[in-house]
Amino acid sequence: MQKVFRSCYELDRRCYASYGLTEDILMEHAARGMAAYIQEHFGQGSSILIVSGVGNNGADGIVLARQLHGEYDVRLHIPFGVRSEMAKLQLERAEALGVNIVDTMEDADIIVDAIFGAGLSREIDEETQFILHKLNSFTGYKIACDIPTGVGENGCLMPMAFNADVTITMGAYKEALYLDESKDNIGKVIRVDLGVSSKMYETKSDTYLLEASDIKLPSRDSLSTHKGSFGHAAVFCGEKEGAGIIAGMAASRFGAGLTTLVVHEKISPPAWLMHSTVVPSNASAIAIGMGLGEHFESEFLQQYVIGSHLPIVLDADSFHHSEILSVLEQKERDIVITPHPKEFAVLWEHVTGEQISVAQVQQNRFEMVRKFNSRYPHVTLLLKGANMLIVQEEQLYINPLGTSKLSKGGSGDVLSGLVVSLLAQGYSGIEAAIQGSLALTLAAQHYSGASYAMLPIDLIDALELLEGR
Ligand SMILES: NC(=O)C1=CN([C@@H]2O[C@H](COP(=O)(O)OP(=O)(O)OC[C@H]3O[C@@H](n4cnc5c(N)ncnc54)[C@H](OP(=O)(O)O)[C@@H]3O)[C@@H](O)[C@H]2O)[C@@H](O)CC1
Ligand SMILES: Nc1ncnc2c1ncn2[C@@H]1O[C@H](COP(=O)(O)OP(=O)(O)O)[C@@H](O)[C@H]1O
Repeated sequence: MQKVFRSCYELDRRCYASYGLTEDILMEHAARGMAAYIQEHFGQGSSILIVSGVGNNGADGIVLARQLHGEYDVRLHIPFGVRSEMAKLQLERAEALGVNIVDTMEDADIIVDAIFGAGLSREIDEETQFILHKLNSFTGYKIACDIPTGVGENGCLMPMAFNADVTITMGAYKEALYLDESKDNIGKVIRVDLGVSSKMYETKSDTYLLEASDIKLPSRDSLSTHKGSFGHAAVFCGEKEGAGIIAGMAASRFGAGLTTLVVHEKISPPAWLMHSTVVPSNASAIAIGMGLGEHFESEFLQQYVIGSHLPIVLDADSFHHSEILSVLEQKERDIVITPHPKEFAVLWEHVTGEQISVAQVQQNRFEMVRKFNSRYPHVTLLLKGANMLIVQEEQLYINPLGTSKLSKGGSGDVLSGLVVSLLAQGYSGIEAAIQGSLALTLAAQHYSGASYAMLPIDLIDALELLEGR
């Protein structure tokens, strides 16, 4: 798990004030990080086009050009001149060394975007858009310095943005790298240290980036167990019964000792799942909403869902159901809610009366989940998407490990099943959401078939391949 920050300017200032470092030292390390990546992945003599902007992002690019000059075929393009003091100083040094400064942009083995970084404060102009368009059309491997040009400070995309294969980010991970809409532009993210270790560079943060190594799989270490040792997941199966069945299968595969589908009428679930028209008396967690429709009457919901004390997952149709949503007010209960952006918009209107569009949710994902959390701090919210956001009690976790293989009906049902399974096994709401989302995304990574072909059952099968603590 890594810390994530909204901005690094304060962290840079701390390096100067507390550790006696200078901008020059930080910049040398920023460029060194990019150079090391290039040296590791590309042979000497490869051609590199570096496009540098007016500020310190551009200065990073100029330092990179200096560091690689002589070993690589470096071409430095500075379309708007330099403005920051550091950029001017770095340009003098690069010129003294004889770095090849070019007036035109030609394709190269490696294309480095150092036009704007953290200082991009307004829409880019047409000339910059033209440059980005041209850079994107090149075939070379694309590296963004700190953050791709055209990805705004809040992570939103401008009309044109650099399309990086890898973003090499300076000092610490930033929130702006994890908005869904810019995931394709940002590519892989690599962080480099700026002259001190990340432990010394970073301060406190309430936002974390989840990593594959954070997975903690349900434990079966003890030998003296029986099925009752691993909880009993009760999964409501509604009008579209397939959704509940998928969730039930995932719950059972992820370790729940017993799984019962709570049904309205007889269905044909897989042989190893039980079904019942009531929530079993020894159930230890409930999941409701997947394919629910209008199946269950108010009295039934009052008795088994709203009046229950059991940990609960609310998904899908729950967000259209004001009676079920009254659960959100229950502070003594572990509650995990798993809306996708459209469901979040519905939920938001329900809790605030304020209408928002899906686009507004997506452009303000961090802000929206934090706003929700300030109203319902005890509820664990998992906002689905290309980067899942999980929040409870002001602690926010980002899961960037998902893939577009998951973009298919049923993936979310698997997720609900994983979360209810963990709740049933005694995990807290926040742990169940974190571990359930990690398991979903890592299972998807394990699937080796064509990216378009994955089915929920493939995800469920891949659960047996996960390795972890
Ligand atoms: N300690 C450090 O400083 C370290 C910094 N590091 C590196 O520096 C980067 C941050 O540098 P930075 O703050 O100079 O910002 P940067 O992204 O170069 O752009 C600012 C310039 O762009 C301008 N501008 C903004 N928007 C514009 C627009 N739409 N269209 C046109 N112009 C626009 C803005 O102009 P102004 O708004 O002032 O008019 C200003 O002149 C950071 O990402 C990292 O790479 C690392 O080396 C580590 C140490
Ligand atoms: N492009 C993607 N990248 C990463 N994860 C994705 C992507 N598309 C979908 N997902 C994940 O797949 C799941 C889909 O859930 P949902 O849309 O609710 O499906 P369902 O049809 O099962 O209700 C979510 O967990 C979401 O985060």
